[in-house]
Amino acid sequence: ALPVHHGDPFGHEVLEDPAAFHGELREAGPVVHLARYDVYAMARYAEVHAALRDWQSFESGAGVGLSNFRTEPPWRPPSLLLESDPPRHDAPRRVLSGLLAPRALRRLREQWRSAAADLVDDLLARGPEFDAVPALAEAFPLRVFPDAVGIPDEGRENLLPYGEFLFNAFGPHNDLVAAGAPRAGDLAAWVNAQCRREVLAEGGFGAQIWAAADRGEITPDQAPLVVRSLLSAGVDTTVHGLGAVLHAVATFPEQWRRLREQPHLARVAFDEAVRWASPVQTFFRTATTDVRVGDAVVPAGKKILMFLASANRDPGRWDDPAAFDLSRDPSGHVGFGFGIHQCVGQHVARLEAESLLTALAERVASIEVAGPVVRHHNNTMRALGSLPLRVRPA
Ligand code: HEM
Ligand SMILES: O=C(O)c1ccc(C2CC2)cc1
Repeated sequence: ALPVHHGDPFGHEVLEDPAAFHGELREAGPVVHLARYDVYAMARYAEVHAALRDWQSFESGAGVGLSNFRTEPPWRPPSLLLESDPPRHDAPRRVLSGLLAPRALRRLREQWRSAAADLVDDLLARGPEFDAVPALAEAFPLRVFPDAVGIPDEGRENLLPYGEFLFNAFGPHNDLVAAGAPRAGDLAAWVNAQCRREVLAEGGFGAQIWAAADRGEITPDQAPLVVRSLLSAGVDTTVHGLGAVLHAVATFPEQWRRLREQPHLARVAFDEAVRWASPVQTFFRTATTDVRVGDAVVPAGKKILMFLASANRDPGRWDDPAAFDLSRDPSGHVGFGFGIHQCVGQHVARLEAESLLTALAERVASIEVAGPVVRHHNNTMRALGSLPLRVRPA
């Protein structure tokens, strides 16, 4: 009763444009055996949402990539959040939830708003045409987030390549992983060195994590790994999230007009962009028992591949799913996951997006795509390599 698909979700054809593949999986059934990798795919909203909620049947502790940590050694020590289940997951999660809560971020609002204003002013002074990927999507997170964590200036250019390799490493050992493998050890060593107490600036998220260890909320051994989680999850994701919302407003100019008329829509715009593009496309879980899904059974120990991007465009859950529409209520999207592992940094991401979109909405009357939009392939991320834009100043 289990449908099978022989396609490759990590091949360049699907990575370039996954919509058709997602549609075939949704139509095939609630769960589909991907013969190429011997994993079980869920592509419908209902099953993805249910699997994300059911952490007991679908665990993270064996890794959230194709590799099963129970049978092969992970390339880096497992994350205490992403790659852990309760009870080990609980204390690190509680610490980050507190540090990254909306009220804890209020102190950053003003400085991030003015950083965004300066970045946009400098950019527009250089002319109406630019590539938004380096100029905005990469530049803004790198201008505000490493400082918020409190890492030194030296070596920050390692952050994006580290994340690029990390997100590729959740997939199979294909050409994308092979291309990054030579630098992986050095990048991981540099990231680990940024998690040491003595290099982290006072008042930053990193120092606050060490202070939580001093209070006994986590152990001193856990502190550097929790800092590592921020450096792993907190950069490439927002780069591709900002790329997605800029791509969306340039592709749907009537939505940009709405945003300019109603600037409070900036937060909804970002969540609708995260649903529309799903910067994090997929994640795995591992079945802890023989798990019944529909009238099929996923055998214990098998990996389940959850297609977040497909769930976020499931016509059974969303009207006109391919439209970027600010009149839609995007809440319930699974672009930040759901359940106990739901993105603990989502409020940081939203504040970055609100800061940048507000600065742009005040200064730019219209935005249009001014050249070929080039995708950047990654085993896990939906990413743009280039987004040429032309803007008309307000
Ligand atoms: C657009 C930006 C972002 C997207 C799309 C995103 C997406 C996600 C998703 C889908 C998960 C769930 C993973 C799973 O269920 O296995 C997650 C978890 C996580 N995210 Fe985000 N994220 C973003 C930004 C951030 C930022 C800025 C930070 C840090 C400041 C962050 C830190 C984390 C951490 C630590 C986890 C693991 C939580 C846990 O396992 O309890 N993320 N994120
Ligand atoms: O804890 C980590 O290292 C971690 C790495 C990557 C992510 C992706 C989902 C955003 C989340 C957490």
